[in-house]
Formats: sequence, C-alpha cells, structure tokens
Amino acid sequence: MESRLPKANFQFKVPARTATAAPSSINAIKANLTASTSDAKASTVKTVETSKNMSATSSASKTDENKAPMTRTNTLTTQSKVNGIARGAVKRTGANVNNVIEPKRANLKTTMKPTGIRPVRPATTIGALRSATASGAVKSTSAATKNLRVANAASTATTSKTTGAKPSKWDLKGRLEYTNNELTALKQKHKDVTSQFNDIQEEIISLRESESTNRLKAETLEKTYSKINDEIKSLKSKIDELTKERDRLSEELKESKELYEETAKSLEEFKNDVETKATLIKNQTNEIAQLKEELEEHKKSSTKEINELTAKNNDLSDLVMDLDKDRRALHNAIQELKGNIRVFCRIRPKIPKEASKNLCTINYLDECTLEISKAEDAYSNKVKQRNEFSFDRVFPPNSTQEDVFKELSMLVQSALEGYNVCVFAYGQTGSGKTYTMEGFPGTETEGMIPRTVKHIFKEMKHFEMLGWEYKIEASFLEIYNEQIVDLLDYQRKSHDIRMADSKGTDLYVTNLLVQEINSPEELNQCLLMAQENRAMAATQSNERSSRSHSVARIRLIGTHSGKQEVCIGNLNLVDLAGSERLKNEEAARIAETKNINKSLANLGHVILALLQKQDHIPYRNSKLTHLLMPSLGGNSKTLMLLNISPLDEAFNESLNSLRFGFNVNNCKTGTVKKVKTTM
Ligand SMILES: Nc1ncnc2c1ncn2[C@@H]1O[C@H](COP(=O)(O)OP(=O)(O)OP(=O)(O)O)[C@@H](O)[C@H]1O
Repeated sequence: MESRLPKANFQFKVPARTATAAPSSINAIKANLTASTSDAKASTVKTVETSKNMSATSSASKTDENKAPMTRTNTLTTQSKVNGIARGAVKRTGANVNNVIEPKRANLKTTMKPTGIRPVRPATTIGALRSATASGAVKSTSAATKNLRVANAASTATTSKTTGAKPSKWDLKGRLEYTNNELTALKQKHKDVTSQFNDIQEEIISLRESESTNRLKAETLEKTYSKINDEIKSLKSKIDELTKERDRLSEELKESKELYEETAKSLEEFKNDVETKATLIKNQTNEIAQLKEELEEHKKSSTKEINELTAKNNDLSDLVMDLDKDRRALHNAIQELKGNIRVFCRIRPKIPKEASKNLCTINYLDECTLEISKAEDAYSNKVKQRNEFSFDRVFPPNSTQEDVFKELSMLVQSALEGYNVCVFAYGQTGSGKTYTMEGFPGTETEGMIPRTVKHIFKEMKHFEMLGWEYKIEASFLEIYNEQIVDLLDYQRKSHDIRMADSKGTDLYVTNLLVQEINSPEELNQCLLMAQENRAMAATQSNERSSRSHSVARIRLIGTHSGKQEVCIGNLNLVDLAGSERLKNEEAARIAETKNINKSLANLGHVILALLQKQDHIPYRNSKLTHLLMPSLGGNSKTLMLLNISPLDEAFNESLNSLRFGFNVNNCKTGTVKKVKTTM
C-alpha cells in the first residue's frame, strides 16, 4: 500500500536568512529613502542639471531595461547579493509563501535569468518594488506590497501636482517653492513607505508565527507518518501471519472434513451394529426374563433341597470334627504306643575325606536292631563281645534325609495338635548331628528343621479347612558353657530361664528374640542367621559348634474360633554338643568340657529319673534339662536321634552313644496330656 503522505525525509525548513531578509529589505528601503531625501534636498540647491541627471539616471535605467536580459539578470544577481531588498522581494514571489518559500528562494538565481527580471536599482526602493512586481517575481497577494505600489504611484502623482512645472533658472523663488513642494511630497512618500514598512513587518511576524505553527504541524505529521508507517509494517506482518494461519486452517479444515467423512461413515456402521445388537439384546432380555421365571420356579423347588443339603453339610461338618478328634486321639494313641520317648539311630556314610580310614563292622539285623564290632575283631580269633542294640528305628548309611523325616513328621503332627515335642541329635563330634538337623539347602540334603517348617505350613492348610488358624513363632539359641546365647541377636545379652505360669508347665527365656514366621523362606533366613552367629562365636572358641548345644524352638499357636479353643505346641529341635569323652588331663583344664559333660550326664539322669518315676526329677541341674523340662516331662513326646560315625577309630564313642540311647529308649514317661486351654 503506497502512502500518499510525503516521504519521511522531507524537511520543512525556513532558512534563517528568510527572517533577516525582510529587515534587510527594510534597511534598503530606508537607505533609499534617505538617499532620495538627500537627493531631493540637494536638488533644491543644485542646478536643474542635477534634476536632469536624475532624469538621466532614470532614463538610463529605463534604457537599461531595454538591454539584453542576461546582462540585467547578472546585475540583479549582483545587486541582490549586495542589497537585501531584491532578495526580500524575490522571497515573496511565491503565490503561497507559507508553503513554498524555500524552494522558490533556492531557484531564484537560476530561474530569474530566463524570466527576464529587470534589475532593481538599489537606490530606488519604489523602483525596486515595481521592478520586482513587474517581473512577476513577487506574486504575493500581500496588501502591503500592493499598497506600496499604489502609494508610490500616488506619491509620484502628488509630487508632480505640487511641484507643477519647473520654474526657470532665474526664478529662484519659484524654484524654492518647487523644491519645497517636492520635499513635502517626498516626506509624504516617506510616511507612506514607513506605513508600508510596518505593514510588511507585521506580515513578517504573522508569517513567522504561521511558519512555526506549520513546522509543528509538519513535525506532528512526520511523527504520525512514522507511526502509521510502523503500524503499516506491523499490519503487513500480521496480514502475513493471518495468511499463513488461514492456509493452515484451510489445510486443517480439509483434513477435518476428511476425518468427519470417515467418522460419519464409521458412525453409520456403528449405528447399524448397535441396532443389530439392540435387537439381539432385546431378544436376549426376553430370553433372560423367561429364564428368570424358570429360575424362580426352580429356586422355589431348590430351596427345599438346599436346606436339606445345608443340614446334611452341617451334620457332615460335625462328623468331620468328630472324626478329626478321633483321628487325633488315634494318632496320639499310636504315638503313645510307639513310646513317648523314642530313639532313632542313624549311622552316617563314610565321607570322601575318610577314604583311607577303616570302618567298624555294623550288621543291621532288622530295621530296629544293629550289631556293632571293631574292624580288627572280624580278623582275630578273639571271642566277639556282643554289641547288639535295638531302637525304635535304625537308619543305615544309605538312608536319606526324607526317610528320617517320615518318622519325625508324626511328632511334628503331634506338635500341631498341641503337644510338646523335643528332638535331640545326640552323638560324638563328626557323627552327623548338624547334617541331620540342618543339612544343606536342596530338596535332597535339607535337614529336619527346614523340613519341619515346610511340613507345618503344608499341614496348616488342612487344619485351616477344619477352622484352625495358626501362628508360628521361632527362636534360635545356643547353650555354651552353661550360658544361653541368642542366635538371632547380634548383641550379646544375659538370658535366664523363667516359668511362664505358676504350674510350671511352660518356660520362657528372658531377652530372647522371638520371630514370627509367615513362610518357610522366613524360617530359612532365621536359620541362616543363627548359623552365621554360631560361626562367629566359633572363631573365638575353637570347635565351638561341637561344644555347645544349639536349640531351634518353634512355637505353634492354633486357634479355633468356632470351638473357642487354643492349642499350643512347642517343638524343640536340639543339636547337642559332641558327646565324646575328653582325656582326663584335658578335661581338667577346660571348663567348657566339664559343662558339656555335666549337661549331657544330667540329661541321662533326668531320663533315668523319669524312667524310674522318681518324685524329684533333676531338671535344674543344667541349663539344657532346665530349658527342655516341658518337653521331657509327662506332657511331651521326645525323640532321641543317635548319630553314629561309621569309622573304626570312633568305635568306643559310638558304643557309648548306643548305650546311652538304648537306656533312654527304655525310659517310660507315662501318658502325655494335650495342652488345651479355653479362650
Ligand atoms: N547322612 C550323611 N550323609 C552324608 N554326609 C554326612 C551325613 N552325615 C554327616 N555327613 C557329613 O559328615 C561330616 C560331619 O557331620 P556333621 O558336621 O554333621 O557332624 P556333627 O556331629 O554335627 O559334628 P559337630 O558336633 O562337630 O558339629 C560332615 O561333612 C557332613 O557333611
């Protein structure tokens, strides 16, 4: 869009000379006037020739007018430079001074040449004005200029009138009068010119004012122009943006149209589909309603059957409960028949590192009896000492962990049913106690403790079906040198054995960490921690594991909300210290050996006292028997697992162990009673 406004670099200036030009003109006029007056005065005293000279000058001037314009123009130019009058006159040649003063001025020198401006005589102001007016350089409508012309004309006329015909040379009086008249006329002329001069000055002031107003206007216009220019620029960029946006929107519209068409199409398809499905649903609703009616009828007939079945179910539940009771009673009876203190004997196999060592001679007479003799006896002619021992079960070296646990699981079942159970692993160092109780991770090699926990969790599900909920707690401790050590706590604390109730049927250990077990994995973690703690202690005391009793205590708390019954079974799995006899001098030196011997011997005494049904059972003579008191008394089932090394070098210790186990097996603790409490 092309602006109609003038270009931004347009400058509206009035040169400083313009302002000074007028006064120069005025000065020139004044000078001329003075000159004229002087001339006039002089002419009163001068001869007529002077007048003639003046006329001559005038005519010369007129004659000059007829000369070539080029010459006159040059003269004008020269005159203008010298005298401001011409310049001032030229300045006002424009029709509109306000607007075109400067351009006209700038062109003055060059444009005047071809227009044939007559030279303005500096001495004759009126002539200069006339000359300027006649040349067309001053086209101003200025009233002052016009007036000046008229005044000059009038003045000239008046002068002519007043002066009249020139008197003769000799008529001095007449000449004086003539000169006086001429002077009067010139005075009048001076007055008129002065008046004209004032008018011109006023006009100049007014022009100056309008010039400054116009300048302000021009500045304002300039600002407005630049503002509008900026606006135009910003509008242009907006138009560009809008054009782009319009194009983008057009594109989007096109895409939307396509999408709309596609959606409309799929909507139509969906509509048809919905209509089909609605019909289908309607049909199905009718069918459902029909089925509901049928069902309602069926329900009515079934309710009777359901009630009958519910009654039968209740009867069956009662029957199951009764059967469970009977099963438990039978199970317990079987256990009692098997004996409340049972002894199993396990002979471990020869391990690779013992390849060069001799083995004892062990004959397995049946699954409960074995016969043992030293290897050398088989080759000598000595009369063999009969070393035959019978136990509840004998496990030869090829027996697996699973074989042993099959028998043990019956006792775990008893613990779940609320009996206290104690399992001892007894035997000399290296006979396989730890292997039997803990074993190694893996289905084949894991020992009695992890298997017991797995069995408990498996059986718990069956018990849950009968309404029992179980909570399992576990603690691991060690009795070393007649001191209890918590194997689940890295901090060493002092522990005591206290009675849990006034009857003394249950005991607990002070400061002992008891961990709630929610999965077999959790118990395995506890077992690992206990092994780690035991190993740490072993670094302080050589062969520590062989010289301490390790006890894993698992407490099973069963709750039957329907029967309002709670049954608590305690399971103690004990890995006893090595039962070997140390040499006398060595034993005398080592306090721990004394304690081991003491506790193992006391275990024998307790069992014997139980066997003989003595009134006093010396449970408190050692920490071990004191701790295991509830599991050794009447209300318990005890399993002694005798571990025997097959090595010939261990024969004597094996014989001792077999004798000890045999004695225990013969101990009768009477009928045990189940721990039953009411909630
Ligand atoms: N039934 C078995 N089958 C295979 N290896 C066995 C068996 N019983 C024991 N062992 C191995 O015999 C070695 C000694 O067994 P273990 O450490 O269990 O004896 P221990 O009586 O616990 O000894 P300690 O009283 O010193 O702890 C171990 O290397 C063990 O792996």
